[in-house]
Amino acid sequence: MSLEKIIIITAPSGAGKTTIVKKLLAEMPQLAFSISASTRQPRGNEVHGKDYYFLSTDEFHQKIEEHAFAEYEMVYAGKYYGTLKSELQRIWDNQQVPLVDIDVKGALSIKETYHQAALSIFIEPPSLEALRVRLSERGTETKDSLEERLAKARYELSFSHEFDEIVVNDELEKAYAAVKALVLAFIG
Ligand SMILES: Nc1ncnc2c1ncn2[C@@H]1O[C@H](COP(=O)(O)OP(=O)(O)OP(=O)(O)O)[C@@H](O)[C@H]1O
Ligand SMILES: Nc1nc2c(ncn2[C@@H]2O[C@H](COP(=O)(O)O)[C@@H](O)[C@H]2O)c(=O)[nH]1
Repeated sequence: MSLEKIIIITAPSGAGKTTIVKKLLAEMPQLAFSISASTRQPRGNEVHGKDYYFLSTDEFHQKIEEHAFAEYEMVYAGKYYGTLKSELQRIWDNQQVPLVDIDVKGALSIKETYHQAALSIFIEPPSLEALRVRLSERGTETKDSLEERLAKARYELSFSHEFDEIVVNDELEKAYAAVKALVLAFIG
């Protein structure tokens, strides 16, 4: 039986993975965004069932007990994030390849599970200073949450070599072209 393919995009917060993922999804109908479950609050225009499945902590715990997650982590400030097995299956049933945009620990875990059928790409920022500027300019973080994300980024960067490919996101268009070429080669 051939294994279903999966593409894992990971990076420290602010490196630009979501920006790259959105560009891929806009150009490649063979791919579908794997919508994660999360217990964090929706931001701005975020929509339940499109950006995330926003769950209460009790609902998330229930799904942990049901073994509903392919992976899950408490990523920031006591907030859970997880990839639902049912979400991956929904995408495979639709004859598409899931694009999973998740944190580094979750990515290592899902890569372990699906390793024969996975392409994993680590998006590396040009520097920690660039991360700080990007997160500040994105305007989504408080002073504390920005420092939390930067502290975690220092640790996460040490795992870059665990992934199949590393793409430095300095100039966005160059990084996007590199990721797109890897994805096209993988999905054939
Ligand atoms: N190459 C780049 N140069 C400058 N700014 C960039 C570049 N790539 C992305 N950005 C900007 O940096 C900010 C962070 O990008 P993005 O939200 O895609 O990061 P992320 O890795 O998905 O973060 P998170 O894990 O927090 O969701 C955004 O405002 C985005 O527009
Ligand atoms: N381990 C997982 N990490 C996930 C998942 N979905 C998203 N994420 C990562 O969480 C952080 C924060 O996201 P934000 O939307 O609050 O900025 C970011 O690194 C995401 O990639 C998941 O299902 N599992």
